[in-house]
Amino acid sequence: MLSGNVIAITSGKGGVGKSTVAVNLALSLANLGKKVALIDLDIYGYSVPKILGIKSKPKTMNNKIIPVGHENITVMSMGFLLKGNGPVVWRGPMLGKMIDHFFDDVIWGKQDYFILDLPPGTGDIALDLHHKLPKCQELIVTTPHPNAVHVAERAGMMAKQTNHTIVGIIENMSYFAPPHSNETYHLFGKGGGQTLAERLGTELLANIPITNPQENGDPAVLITEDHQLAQIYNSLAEKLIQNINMVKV
Ligand SMILES: Nc1ncnc2c1ncn2[C@@H]1O[C@H](COP(=O)(O)OP(=O)(O)OP(=O)(O)O)[C@@H](O)[C@H]1O
Repeated sequence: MLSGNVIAITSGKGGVGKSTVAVNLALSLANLGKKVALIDLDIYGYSVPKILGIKSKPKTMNNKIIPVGHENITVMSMGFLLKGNGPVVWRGPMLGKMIDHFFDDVIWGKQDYFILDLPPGTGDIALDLHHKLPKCQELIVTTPHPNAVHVAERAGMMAKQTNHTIVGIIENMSYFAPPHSNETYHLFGKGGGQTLAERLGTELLANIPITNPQENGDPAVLITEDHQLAQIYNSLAEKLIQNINMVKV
């Protein structure tokens, strides 16, 4: 089993930026000196290897998997176990076995934080995880759009029903602020993250703006330290550490 604080990044809807947030948060925590492992549990829609640009595959030792070290974090993803970009066509029980495999057959060692990138919604993997990791804490990602908030609330309610602690809300794609302009555009509406936080009785930890993808695909915190997103993610990581320390599990 995993030895360390486990934080599941979850959402209701797909495409709200869960994987992007998981990767950047993991890197930010590591930049603050924490030992961090990132587990991509989005088995059907894994994207962490691509976001991080990881080309190498895990090695094995005594029938156990050695996860891939990248920058200053340790990573495992379904994408490492497949050849090419083929689809995963599995049913629920096989997914459960895969989660066991990722937790029990990988040499993780002790970590300060395990960041789990979950698939969207409240399906088999989320349910399995709730049973396998009762002390897991959850961070919910939404956009400001009312529809995204509405579905994210269900993910939050599932967390509560299974006694998982929600450590906070992240509002991604909050606004667009064009460079060299004082204007701010709220393309997907305004206030959704705060509304969700109030409904679930938790805190809005970050508003992350819409940015153009980096030409080289680098996630935000790998680019210059004074980049706007790097500061936002570092402050998010600091708040998260604080909130997790306050929660007794
Ligand atoms: N703040 C942002 N600004 C601009 N683009 C973003 C932002 N956050 C995420 N994206 C882009 O939106 C798309 C979806 O992001 P991502 O894959 O992280 O979402 P997800 O919630 O994990 O999706 P899925 O549920 O399909 O796994 C990606 O192309 C990503 O680069």
